[in-house]
Amino acid sequence: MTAPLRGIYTARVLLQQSSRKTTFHTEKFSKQTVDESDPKKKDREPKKRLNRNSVSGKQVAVVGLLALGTTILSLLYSKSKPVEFLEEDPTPAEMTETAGRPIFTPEEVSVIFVLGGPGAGKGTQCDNLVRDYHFVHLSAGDLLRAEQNRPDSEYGKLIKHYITEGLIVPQEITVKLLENAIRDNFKEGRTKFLVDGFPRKMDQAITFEDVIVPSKFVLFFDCPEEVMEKRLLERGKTSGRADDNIESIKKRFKTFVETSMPVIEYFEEQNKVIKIKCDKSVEEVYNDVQQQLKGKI
Ligand SMILES: Nc1ncnc2c1ncn2[C@@H]1O[C@H](COP(=O)(O)OP(=O)(O)OP(=O)(O)O)[C@@H](O)[C@H]1O
Ligand SMILES: O=c1ccn([C@@H]2O[C@H](COP(=O)(O)O)[C@@H](O)[C@H]2O)c(=O)[nH]1
Repeated sequence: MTAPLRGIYTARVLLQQSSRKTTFHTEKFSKQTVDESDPKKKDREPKKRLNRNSVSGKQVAVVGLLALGTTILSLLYSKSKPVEFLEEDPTPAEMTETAGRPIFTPEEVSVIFVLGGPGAGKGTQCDNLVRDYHFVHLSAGDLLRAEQNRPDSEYGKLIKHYITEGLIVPQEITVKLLENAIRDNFKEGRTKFLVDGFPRKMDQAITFEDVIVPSKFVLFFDCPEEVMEKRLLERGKTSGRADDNIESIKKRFKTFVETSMPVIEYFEEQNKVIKIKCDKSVEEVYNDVQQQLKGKI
């Protein structure tokens, strides 16, 4: 939200003297929780929410001063925001660019989702595919870490918290980062993408396919937890990653089972999943990948 808007918004909220949370349903999103004080929503229904006759002059003066103060503070502390649409807290439906249609058609842009537990070997196999088939590799985790480390990022602390806790960063951030990356590559004529480590949660899967482009299929690297744990602990000796330690690894496994497996099941129901067993050597796994992808890429 822009600073002046934030001031007006604060004034309105104070006049309302209540800030409630509500749950609504949309056609495509099973359940979303939003703050009713969303300024967009309020703009649509100004009369219902702002009864000017019931406000005394003194109240107006106090509110006016508070609004002015908030505006000045917001202007002072505002930072650059590459993840632009977060400014006005849109609902996912409002992220849609082209009258309910995704930005790209599957003919223009081909996206393969690469999923699997933490440490299953997704990144390693993506590197092989990039080398041999010239995909663009977009790792959602890498994009989030880059945003976390960008000096002016407003979301750095938030991302760090979610990653260390093994939780899924709110979809608005990740989807926007992916959208930006896909747009940039598309402008340069690159149209084949491996989207690695995404979608990790149902809302992300639905939003991405609604807003950006429907995926072609899903490459799922299936690996036992004990193998992944061993690989991650080994990687942690040199990776410098804040989540390659046993506490974070356990949390990431829990999130994978509870939140990300349902996404794989969702795509399995659509017959879009290619499953690769990956408790074997890198070369053996890659051989299976190539066999399975024959004629599909
Ligand atoms: N088939 C394999 N056999 C042995 N080690 C492997 C294999 N595949 C990957 N590794 C190693 O395991 C570690 C994790 O692999 P990688 O980073 O590719 O996994 P990932 O699924 O992308 O992990 P994350 O989701 O945490 O980013 C790396 O150190 C990698 O070198
Ligand atoms: O869509 C996503 C992808 C990743 N995250 C967070 O990042 C870490 C690390 O991801 P890797 O794929 O292992 O690099 C993951 O545990 C999540 O915390 C996310 O929130 N959303």
